[in-house]
Amino acid sequence: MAAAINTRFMLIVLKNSVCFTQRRFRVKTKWAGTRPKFPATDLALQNFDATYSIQLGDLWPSVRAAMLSEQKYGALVNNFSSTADLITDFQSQGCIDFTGVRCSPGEQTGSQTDSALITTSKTPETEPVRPDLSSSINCFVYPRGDISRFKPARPDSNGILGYYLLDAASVLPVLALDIQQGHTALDLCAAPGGKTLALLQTQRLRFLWANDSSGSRITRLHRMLQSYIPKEYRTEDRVRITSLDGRKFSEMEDQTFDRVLVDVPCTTDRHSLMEEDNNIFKRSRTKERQRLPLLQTELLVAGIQAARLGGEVLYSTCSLSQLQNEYVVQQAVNIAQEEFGITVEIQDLLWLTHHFQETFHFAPNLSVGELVLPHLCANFGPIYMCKLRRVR
Ligand SMILES: C[S@@+](CC[C@H](N)C(=O)[O-])C[C@H]1O[C@@H](n2cnc3c(N)ncnc32)[C@H](O)[C@@H]1O
Repeated sequence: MAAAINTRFMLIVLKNSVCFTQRRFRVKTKWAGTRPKFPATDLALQNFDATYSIQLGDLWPSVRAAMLSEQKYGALVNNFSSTADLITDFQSQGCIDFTGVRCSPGEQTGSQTDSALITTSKTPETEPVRPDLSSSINCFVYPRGDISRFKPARPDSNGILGYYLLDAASVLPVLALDIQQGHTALDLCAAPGGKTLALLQTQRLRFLWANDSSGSRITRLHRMLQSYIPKEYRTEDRVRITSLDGRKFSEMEDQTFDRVLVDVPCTTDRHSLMEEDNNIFKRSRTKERQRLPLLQTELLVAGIQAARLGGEVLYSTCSLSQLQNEYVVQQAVNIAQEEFGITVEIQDLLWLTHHFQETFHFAPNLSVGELVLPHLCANFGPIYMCKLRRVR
């Protein structure tokens, strides 16, 4: 069995490297006349080679190979559809619910179960804080080294889709937020809505405000919610959707939330290596790219302001960049303190890395937050996340 997986894995790696070579070759032959002189994907790779080889050192060649290979997806189960057959089907294909706690369809778990607590030989000396993962968020993945693809989701008899495909690592920021019964939450940069949907899967939120400054992306979010959430669960008093500049959120609304997700625009590293369309490394977008850390800091400060005292904020990106990750968090914490007199504490996410180390590769020794590193055997991420708690 293990040998078969290994052989299959080697074939997949070879196929991927051939695919990548072919991709570049095809682009050259087919589009020779119209191909940009400096493809943004090449500019992105040059930039990453220069910065990430220093930042990640010996880890960079392996992360680089993974990011240039086919990404792995997860299937986020939609608890608002009939999922019984679906789960049996995933299990028969050898898929694993990586969250480790799975509910029966429609069931809401009330307390933490022991299955949420995996102990392995890598257990740290001090037991990490126990997470509450009994939140009905269930996401299936193919096992390590298996890059089979999920089929597109099909609607159930009520027209509701059974699962949503996304980078499985992007469920982690939502799990880290630890949504509790009756909470209110703000998703400041929500579109196209993968994490909004994961937040709703908890079935614990009293109110969710999903915002995104982009009108066209908010339209996508609306469409997604229509396909996944029955009407009665997305009434205005439960789910509010706006298209506002998140930086101005605190000026516009006298609202505070138990939980705030700040999933900011970033260099979307994987996309930037693979797609010319909408690529932030295009020369015409240089200034926009350089301004990202400032925009990210402003959005995080706005998110901190929107949290109630004792409330928690989760900052996340899909970039490896220290400048967009740790530095932004440190800047925002300082600005919140110095300009607004708000004190936040950075929360330890050791429990999360410990719990999910069988599924994801985490970067070692970050100054603040945690980072999922892409790896050929588990090709998820990059996803950076850092959790903050407003204490004053
Ligand atoms: C990484 S994406 C969010 C992905 C989303 N959370 C999900 O899981 O599907 C970042 C989003 O930030 C939005 N954005 C950019 N600038 C913004 C701003 N000033 N205020 C609010 N949203 C903004 C973009 O339109 C984009 O949809």
